[in-house]
Amino acid sequence: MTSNPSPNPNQPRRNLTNTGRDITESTEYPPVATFDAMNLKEPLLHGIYSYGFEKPSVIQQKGIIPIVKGRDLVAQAQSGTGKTATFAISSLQMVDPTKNFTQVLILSPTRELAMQSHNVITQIGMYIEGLNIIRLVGGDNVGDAIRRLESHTPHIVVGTPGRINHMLESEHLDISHLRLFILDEADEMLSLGFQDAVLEVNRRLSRNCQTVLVSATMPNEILEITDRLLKNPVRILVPRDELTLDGLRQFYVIVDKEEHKFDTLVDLYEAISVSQCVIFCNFKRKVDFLAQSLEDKQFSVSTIHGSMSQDERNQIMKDFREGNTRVLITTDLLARGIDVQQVSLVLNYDLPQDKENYIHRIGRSARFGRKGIAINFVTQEDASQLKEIQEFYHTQIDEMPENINDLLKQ
Ligand SMILES: Nc1ncnc2c1ncn2[C@@H]1O[C@H](COP(=O)(O)OP(=O)(O)OP(=O)(O)O)[C@@H](O)[C@H]1O
Repeated sequence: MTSNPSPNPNQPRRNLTNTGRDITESTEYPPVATFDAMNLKEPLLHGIYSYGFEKPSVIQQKGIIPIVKGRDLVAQAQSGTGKTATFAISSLQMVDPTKNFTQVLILSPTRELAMQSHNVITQIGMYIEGLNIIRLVGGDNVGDAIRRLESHTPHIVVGTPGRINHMLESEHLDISHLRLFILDEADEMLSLGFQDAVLEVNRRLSRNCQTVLVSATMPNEILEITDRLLKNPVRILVPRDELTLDGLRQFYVIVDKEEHKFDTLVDLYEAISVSQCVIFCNFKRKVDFLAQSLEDKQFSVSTIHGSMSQDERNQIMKDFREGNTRVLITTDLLARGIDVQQVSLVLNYDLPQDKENYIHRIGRSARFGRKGIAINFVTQEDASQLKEIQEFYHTQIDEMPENINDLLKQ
């Protein structure tokens, strides 16, 4: 088991927002150092230990109790530090399977992430008798989803906003008695692309429903609008300069121009196939183009992006999770939340278009205290953007050394 990844669990954090409001971390609930001391129900505790967890991570020590005690919560913690289990354990503790209505709804921005969270919560909750957990995600067969909803009312629903709203509108799902509403990757869910769909769900909640917002990044403009969604929330915050992970080394490679990226990647190929690696491009067609170019050189790669069929996406994720494939080329579809512990290298073939996704992308490696490496390809035009990222997060990105292969083998 790895050590607890985040420093100073007792230290309150401050965050000065755009309007100069000083939003500070709450100190009402002291961290609880063991799962035993959290007063959780026995079958849940059994599930946690069977899942392999021995001790709660910092965000779990701080975040589970306020939720269970009925508070709204903003839970920010570095990537890969156990936020999923924070909301999974809280949900499982709060749900009462003897009551026949939907009590918890978890929304995620991508199908892959919703499926992953559904798996985690199902496994940790496996000893709780009579519990019905369902996933409702785009791409799954609608008829099957309706049949499952009609045969059992789910106690916990994990899904993506489009499919959830579809089931709400058709009245196959009723969240009027919901007790807990969780927005995973909350800053993404409250950004323009998703905001309307999320507010549509939110509109159906009763006044008594608790809301929990979870993410590694909480930009100030999002923190400010949380007041509209949350009632006197407990806040767990991380200052920007503590967001990058200690076990993650970041490098850049200067490529004079776009056309040189491919040759640089080919030179690096031995290194990137040493372990599992995710390569990020900014566009789907570039993902396909890059994969084709690598395959033409007899390199083995897999790809995933939003224009592929869901069956194909599911198979690609399964193969990657099981280690059958090692190099996965993708878009920001996989930037957030995806947890594959063996990923030790993230390569930004293109720098991400927003600063938040830089943190999320590189956080696909160095999960839960493991070591990882991020490599950024930087053209002349990108140089200022890389500098901005370094300054924004007060982090160091070094020129990639010659011995990168050795670093990856460590
Ligand atoms: N208490 C624990 N003990 C051991 N391992 C844990 C514990 N909590 C979480 N983990 C493991 O740590 C890994 C990362 O957890 P998780 O995916 O919840 O991170 P996260 O904070 O949600 O990350 P992201 O910001 O990328 O979404 C997972 O493989 C999970 O099983």
